Amino acid sequence: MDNILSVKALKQVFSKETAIDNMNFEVKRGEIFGFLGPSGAGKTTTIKILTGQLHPTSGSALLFDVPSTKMNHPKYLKKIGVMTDNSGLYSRLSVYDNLHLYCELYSVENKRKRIDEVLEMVNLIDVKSKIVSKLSKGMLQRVTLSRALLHEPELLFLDEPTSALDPANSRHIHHGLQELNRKGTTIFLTTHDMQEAELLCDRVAFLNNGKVQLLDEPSKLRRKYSDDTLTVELVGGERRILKNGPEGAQKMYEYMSNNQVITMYSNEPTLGDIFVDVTGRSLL
Ligand SMILES: Nc1ncnc2c1ncn2[C@@H]1O[C@H](COP(=O)(O)OP(=O)(O)OP(=O)(O)O)[C@@H](O)[C@H]1O
Repeated sequence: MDNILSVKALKQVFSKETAIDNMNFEVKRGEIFGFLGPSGAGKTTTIKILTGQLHPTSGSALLFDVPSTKMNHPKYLKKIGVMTDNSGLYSRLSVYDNLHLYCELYSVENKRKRIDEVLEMVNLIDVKSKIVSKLSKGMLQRVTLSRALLHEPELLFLDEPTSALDPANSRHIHHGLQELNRKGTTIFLTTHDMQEAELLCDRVAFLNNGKVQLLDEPSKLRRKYSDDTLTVELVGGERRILKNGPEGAQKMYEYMSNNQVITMYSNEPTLGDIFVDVTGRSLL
């Protein structure tokens, strides 16, 4: 798989504060890449640099082999979609009119059909005629997402796309993003939500104090940081922790032979546990 995005020695200093510090990573074409970190870790700043909204203090980011600083050129703008907190929607216009304006800006063909498609994807077809200022926070977040999808970008940047959504709408969006990714869109996603990251991401980067501290596939990270044990719950409620190996197997054999086992489960750490282990900080 080739790289759609490549970040080298990236640094961003705001007055005296270093928000991004010697950051290096690559995103492969076709993957969902999770960028995980607590508040203030530098996620939004990174997205701003990658999408050409901010020029870095030093270092470089290449998207499609082109420097990020050129991303606001119309030729490249069409290749990327960006969804951040800052909705940029016209509050006095309807959802449809907002999306239509954006379609014109990006020369989207079959505008009506495409607007319906993206609104279906975010479960908002019913509020098409509603004025944006009358939308709830979660609805606004979903309209912002639908707008980022309108022109079918190759690379989609999503800054905490489900932070204001209820579980049902989050699920709907997750399915939509998986479908989009299956059709070939590369997704760069920031989130605090470890379940979202586990569900969606092919690889995740852990960001702390402006640096990538760990980067790998979620399943590989869980295995690497596993203590190789499982917990067995026995009749009577007692719990035993068994280590992988002959001794653990012997114990398990005894429990099972005596019909003592109610349930058992792996003690693999979650991504949240691993983050705390590696950075000494919680993600929230
Ligand atoms: N324009 C700015 N001027 C000065 N400092 C800034 C500016 N933008 C961001 N920062 C600082 O850079 C650091 C990283 O901020 P950033 O918004 O990238 O974090 P984040 O990981 O996106 O956080 P959150 O999850 O809360 O959105 C923070 O300490 C923030 O205060």
